[in-house]
Amino acid sequence: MFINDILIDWNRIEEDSYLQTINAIGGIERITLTNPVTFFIGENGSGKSTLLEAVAIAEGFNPEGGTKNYSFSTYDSHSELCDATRLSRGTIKADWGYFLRAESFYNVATKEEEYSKGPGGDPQHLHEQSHGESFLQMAQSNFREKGLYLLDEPEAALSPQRQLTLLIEIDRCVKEGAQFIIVSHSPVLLGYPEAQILTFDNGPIHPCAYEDTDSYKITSLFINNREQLLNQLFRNNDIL
Ligand SMILES: Nc1ncnc2c1ncn2[C@@H]1O[C@H](COP(=O)(O)OP(=O)(O)OP(=O)(O)O)[C@@H](O)[C@H]1O
Repeated sequence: MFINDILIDWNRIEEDSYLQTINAIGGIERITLTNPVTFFIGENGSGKSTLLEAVAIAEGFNPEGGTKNYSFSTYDSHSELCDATRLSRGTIKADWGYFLRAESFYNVATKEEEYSKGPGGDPQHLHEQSHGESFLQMAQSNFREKGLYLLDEPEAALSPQRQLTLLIEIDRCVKEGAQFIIVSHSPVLLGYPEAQILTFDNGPIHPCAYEDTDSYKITSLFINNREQLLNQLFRNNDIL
């Protein structure tokens, strides 16, 4: 494990900051990571990306994504949580890492192409591929053993089949000593065996079993009772 704990110093955050009102993280001082793969799950707006971004910046990544060598910025939007976050690290330092966010992927792909055309680079043509193809290629070419990877909703670009491919890539790297922290709503990705799943729903961030995640429960309810569920949903509009 390269990161064991995420530590937040709330004295460094203004009392009237919106961060104090995010139920999952407001006032939380320590989040312990127990497994090589940790998932952040929870409703839209529950604070997952905010925390992942703070971890990424504390680790030295560019807020928009990429490797630690990426220094571009198209929009400065990171929160003050970044300045208040420290990481408690393991004894071994990650010799490589990547921060991949679905929302700023286009800008990172542009930079990746630019950097790859430099001296000694392997020219990439990410913009000549589909969103999912280029996203997966970027992951495959940047995932290495003994790396630290922070992924924000990687499923956004990927078909279910390619999500399985991503799981294979994750597993390959974990077996070689990599660590992943992944924000996800995908019942496919969340199914990775032995993952630590931390939910941002229903109060302070806490562990959750795979079968108790909304992603799993709602997807299985939908698949197993589609007609009944939709009939009720369209009639009552309040089943969920
Ligand atoms: N600059 C800001 N000012 C005020 N509130 C903000 C700001 N940035 C984010 N928020 C709020 O912080 C909360 C957490 O946002 P965040 O993007 O971390 O959610 P999330 O769990 O990643 O959601 P999603 O699953 O939709 O990506 C949201 O309610 C959001 O509206």
